Amino acid sequence: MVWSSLKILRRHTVHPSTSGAIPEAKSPIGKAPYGSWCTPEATPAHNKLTQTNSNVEKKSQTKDDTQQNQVKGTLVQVQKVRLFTSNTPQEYSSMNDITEAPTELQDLKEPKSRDNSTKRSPVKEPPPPAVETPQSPVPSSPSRHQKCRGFFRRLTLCDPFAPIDPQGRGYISWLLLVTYCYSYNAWCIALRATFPYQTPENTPIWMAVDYFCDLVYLLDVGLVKPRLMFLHEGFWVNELAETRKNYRKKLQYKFDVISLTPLDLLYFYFGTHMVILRFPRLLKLQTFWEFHQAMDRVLSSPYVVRIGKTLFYIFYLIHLNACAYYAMSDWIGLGSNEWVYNNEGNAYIRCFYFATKTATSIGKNPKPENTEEYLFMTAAWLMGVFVFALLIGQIRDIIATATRARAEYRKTVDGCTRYLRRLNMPAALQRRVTCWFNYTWSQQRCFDEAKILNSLPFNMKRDVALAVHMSTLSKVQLFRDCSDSLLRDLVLQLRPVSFLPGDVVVRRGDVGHQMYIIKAGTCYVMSQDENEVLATLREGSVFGEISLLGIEGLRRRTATVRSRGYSNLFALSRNDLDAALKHHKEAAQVLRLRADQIIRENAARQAKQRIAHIQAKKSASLASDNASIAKNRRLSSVSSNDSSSAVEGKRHRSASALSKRRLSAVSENKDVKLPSCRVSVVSRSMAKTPLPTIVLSAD
Ligand SMILES: Nc1ncnc2c1ncn2[C@@H]1O[C@@H]2COP(=O)(O)O[C@H]2[C@H]1O
Repeated sequence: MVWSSLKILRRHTVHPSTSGAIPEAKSPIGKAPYGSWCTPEATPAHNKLTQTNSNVEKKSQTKDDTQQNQVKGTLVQVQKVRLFTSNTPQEYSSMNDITEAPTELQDLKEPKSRDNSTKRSPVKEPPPPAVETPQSPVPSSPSRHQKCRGFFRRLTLCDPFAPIDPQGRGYISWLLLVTYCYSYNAWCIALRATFPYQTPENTPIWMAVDYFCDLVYLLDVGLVKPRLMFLHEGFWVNELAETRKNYRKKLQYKFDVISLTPLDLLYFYFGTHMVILRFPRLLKLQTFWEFHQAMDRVLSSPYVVRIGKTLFYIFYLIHLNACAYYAMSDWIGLGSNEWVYNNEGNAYIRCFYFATKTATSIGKNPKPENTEEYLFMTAAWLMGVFVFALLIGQIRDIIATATRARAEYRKTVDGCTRYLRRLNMPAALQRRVTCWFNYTWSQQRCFDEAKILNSLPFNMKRDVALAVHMSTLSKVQLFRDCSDSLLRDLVLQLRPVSFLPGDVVVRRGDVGHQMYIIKAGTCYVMSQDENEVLATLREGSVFGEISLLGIEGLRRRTATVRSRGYSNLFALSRNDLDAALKHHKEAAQVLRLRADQIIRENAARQAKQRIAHIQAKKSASLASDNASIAKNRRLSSVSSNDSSSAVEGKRHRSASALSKRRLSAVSENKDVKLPSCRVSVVSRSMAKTPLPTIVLSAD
């Protein structure tokens, strides 16, 4: 089964570079990079997992399920093929020029149907057709292993028959080299043409660097640019004849060719000091822009590149101004008047200082003395007023754009805090609100994700959302048990919400409007009296669904759920859930079964509690009965003691009367016949009296 799955995947290879070979495997829970477009590993079909953190979700699986999951797991492992490798495809020449790829996520069910055909001919199989994707190949950060391979693949730039990925690292590195060469030409041609920095001694060094740059230009125009893949109607064209034709059609090609005009041959006539003959090299400005555009796309902080480019323009203009000032001073005569450069100190630094001063300030500059000097100063000031103001304004805009999100966040927080203060809300509540804002910002860096995604086309928006939330959604049992399309249908409806420690997410008895999926954090399902934790729900757990399912008698929340610490949840509204369940009956079934299980568990628990309660009551009443019986007995024994003591007293009195009578008889010398006496000791235990009693009984 596993073997056949592997074979299926060979048919589903998505990048020409991987065709015919089993692509490398990745971790099943590949967290998609946030900054990149959706890749196949970030899609639900490729993230079928077999584990859950929730203690509520079913643990037992049938044997068939396990086998199925194993196969799916293998598929997941093998389908981790990067759509957007930054590397040059190896087998392009043998492939279709324009190849098509699905923009949608590959469903696992599709390969299953093809599985039959592969079973029929398991040994010999024609190589699978290569499929290429039309998406923007923004490279996501490669693993260490990929980085090593990337280094070697960068060498494919040297392969004259391999097409080049315009978004690949290799090409961007090449653009960096060309940009260096361009910048060298831009700065040094003007510098050497005006300042006396090129001397006969150092001319060979200057020329060596010049011709190295020319070689880079030549390679760029002759070898690299003609092999650059391009998008045609959404598909990458990689055939060399086509890519060459495409480059030659562009205006950039014309400028690139003109930039290589070998005017330096005139050195033989004018001499090597005529560096200005190299000025055509400055026409390769498009490559300079292209490099910055590529960096803008690739870097996570593009405004750094934008500011860098604007600063380059500013310094370059001052540099040109400095060169012009020196050239003019030289032409008028160094130190010949107050305005010109006086030939003291470092010429370039002095002139650069003068140019900066004139470009950024008006007044307090050396007064021009002749017409040329007046013209120069006027031009310098105008440049300062218009060009510099423009460039500095541009920098301000870039910084404002970069910090706009934070500024808006601050505005929202301040507005809300002001509102609460005006309403005289308790300080604790205000603190909670501020805390929520801080936490949400630290987690999401925005308050409304949907607003950001709304600028994208629907499918792309969905793929981005899937990629961003895949690590959580792949843990949700519901999505694993149901078809992949359920996740695709629901992913855009999920609204991220945050809760603070101890917050009530749903309260028992309330009407339910939303169900929740835990993205991060822990929630407790509380017992009726909120003294006991019935269940602990963790990442990937679903709750709050019972009251949304419309089960008779269970239309209100069956339990209170609290957030343990900070928690990030996805909320799904009743309407969205209903709409999804209408088309996914199996999902409704899964939810009902789960609800049924929870309801039964809760009922069993409640019944147990009730029985325990009744038993406790019974035993308590039994104990009180016993106590009252014992009390009664004691009381009765005490009363019997009283009566016996009365008898005793009587007997005692009669005895004493008898003895009195005998004594008086004795004293009167009368003969008295005493009755015979029987003396017995009544034990304490028998009589239940505190002291042993002597009972005298007259026979
Ligand atoms: N014993 C339990 N174990 C796990 N989750 C529960 C339990 N009882 C209730 N819940 C969840 O808590 C939610 C409260 O709101 P609902 O009744 O809509 O849906 C409920 C279930 O999702």
